[in-house]
Amino acid sequence: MKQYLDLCQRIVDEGVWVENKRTGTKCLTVINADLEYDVANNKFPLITTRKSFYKAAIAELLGYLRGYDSAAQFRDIGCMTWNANANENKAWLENPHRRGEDDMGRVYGVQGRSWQRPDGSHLDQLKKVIDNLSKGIDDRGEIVTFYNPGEFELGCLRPCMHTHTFSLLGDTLYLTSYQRSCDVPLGLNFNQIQCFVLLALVAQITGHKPGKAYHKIANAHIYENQLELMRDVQLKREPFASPELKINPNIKSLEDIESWVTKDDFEVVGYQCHDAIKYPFSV
Ligand SMILES: Nc1nc(=O)c2c([nH]1)NC[C@@H]1CN(c3ccc(C(=O)N[C@@H](CCC(=O)O)C(=O)O)cc3)CN21
Ligand SMILES: O=c1ccn([C@H]2C[C@H](O)[C@@H](COP(=O)(O)O)O2)c(=O)[nH]1
Repeated sequence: MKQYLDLCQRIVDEGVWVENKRTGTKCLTVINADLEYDVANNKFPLITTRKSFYKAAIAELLGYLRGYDSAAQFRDIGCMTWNANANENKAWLENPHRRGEDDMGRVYGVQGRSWQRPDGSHLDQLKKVIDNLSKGIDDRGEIVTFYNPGEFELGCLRPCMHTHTFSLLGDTLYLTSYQRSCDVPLGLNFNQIQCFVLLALVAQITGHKPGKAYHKIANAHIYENQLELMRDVQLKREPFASPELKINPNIKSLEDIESWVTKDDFEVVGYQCHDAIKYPFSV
């Protein structure tokens, strides 16, 4: 929690205003943030200075791991976060590749599970990584990347947390995740949870101990219309201790994640938090 608050404070103190053409809302911005999460000791990095809707963040991650491409699929598993980008952004609504209501296009999980090769066949990046890690193999390229510049125009948004590298040291699994652009009040609340859960879950299904998750952010920002709430409300609150995360131990494979796992297979124990804060969302 301290590293999150330090980043928020750093943006307030040292941030530079940057215009943003896509949303029309300028952002107070810093470059480079390095966060880390102690998955080994189950210190779940949940924001405590406001109520975090962590189940939606976990559902969003499950949707990515399943390769979802529609906001309707995300809604069905308890995550509303893609409604606006799929249905309200002018540039995407006018894009001839958009296949109607709720279509997100070739974003995130589509790239992770079904990267198109030049010959038209598809590569399942996630399955390759899980298969290798399950056999104790780390080929120094256990990478799942959603970042496919050749297909940006086929999706509603370029992926933000776009690349996940898994590493094995003995029987301990590590994760390094890269994020190009981070909405610190809204997105980071979700992204911290997702880094932690991704490592915990992949360690569980591949039979390793989880170590640390390293989260590297290039552009970290607070939108102009979020600044007052962050500076004058959230940053004035005292944080509580981190809660723990319990994952259903019956989750044993990628097939389980694809077929029956839901957000309710994840339970947070000991979550004490301040009141919710509703931050504005820029589409
Ligand atoms: N401007 C912007 N910021 C983002 O963080 C973001 C995007 N766009 N577009 C793609 C995804 C969607 N994300 C989102 C979208 C909405 C919430 C949100 O409204 N969160 C609320 C409550 C969520 C709930 O009730 O389930 C929150 O208070 O955290 C969070 C992340 C993260 N990403
Ligand atoms: O997981 C996510 C997804 C998105 N965001 C934020 C970061 C930016 O504020 C917007 C994306 O805008 P771009 O113009 O494409 O950079 O969404 C996030 O923080 N986390």
